[in-house]
Amino acid sequence: MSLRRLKVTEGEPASPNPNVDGDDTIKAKRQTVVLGNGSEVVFIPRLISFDQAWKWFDYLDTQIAWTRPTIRVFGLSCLQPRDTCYVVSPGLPQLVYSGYQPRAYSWDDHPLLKQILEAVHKALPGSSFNSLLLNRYKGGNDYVGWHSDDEKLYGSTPEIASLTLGCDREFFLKKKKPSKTVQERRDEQEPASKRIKRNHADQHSFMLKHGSLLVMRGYTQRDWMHSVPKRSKVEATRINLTFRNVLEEPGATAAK
Ligand SMILES: O=C(O)CCC(=O)C(=O)O
Ligand SMILES: [Fe+2]
Repeated sequence: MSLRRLKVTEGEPASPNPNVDGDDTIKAKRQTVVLGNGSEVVFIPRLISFDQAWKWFDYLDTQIAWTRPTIRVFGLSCLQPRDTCYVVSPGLPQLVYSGYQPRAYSWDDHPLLKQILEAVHKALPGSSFNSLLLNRYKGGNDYVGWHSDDEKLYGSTPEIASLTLGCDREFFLKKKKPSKTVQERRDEQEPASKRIKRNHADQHSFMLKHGSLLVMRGYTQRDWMHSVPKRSKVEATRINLTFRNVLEEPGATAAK
């Protein structure tokens, strides 16, 4: 069997890769998953080229001031099961979650983060983010449990764009249990043989690969929860960057 090789002639300019857009991003295929009732997820499995994504990973792994804070869950203090760091534009309300107020770093502390933000803005025309919560999962024991990012400072329909660098991890979405609708209560009164099957998917999973971007939109934080569960066989590190937009406090003047 003969192997076909690409012939590269010395001195000739490398032919531009039609799939690469600028330095960092790939003109990537995207999938939109309509979750219903005004919620949707957009998934771009390969936004950032493989090599670029590893360069970013190496920088962030070594240069970010990672911390593993103590948080409160169901009234108990525990160590957050992943490292974190928070970056936000000046003059915006403080983020507090699980009883923890992260120290707010500036975008100027890491010019690379501004470059990554630019790549994300370019991939999502019309979207705008001013804060970034970074997570570092140092192996399969690190995780994020079921939650929604429904803090008031993001408003009622926050958009959250989540970039993965490093090890692949599974990401799950599950619908919050609504109080039963009138129709559902009626359905329950029907004998089983007459019940209409309403088959709305209320769980979704995505394999978040190196260089991928997952975007949650609309009412996803109000109506759905998400998680990255433990995986006993995973040993490698994953870095995740979640870009969010913090709303200004009403009456506050924007810092220029
Ligand atoms: O690591 C991820 O993909 C998700 C992180 C997340 O949900 C969060 O930081 O709120
Ligand atoms: Fe989240």
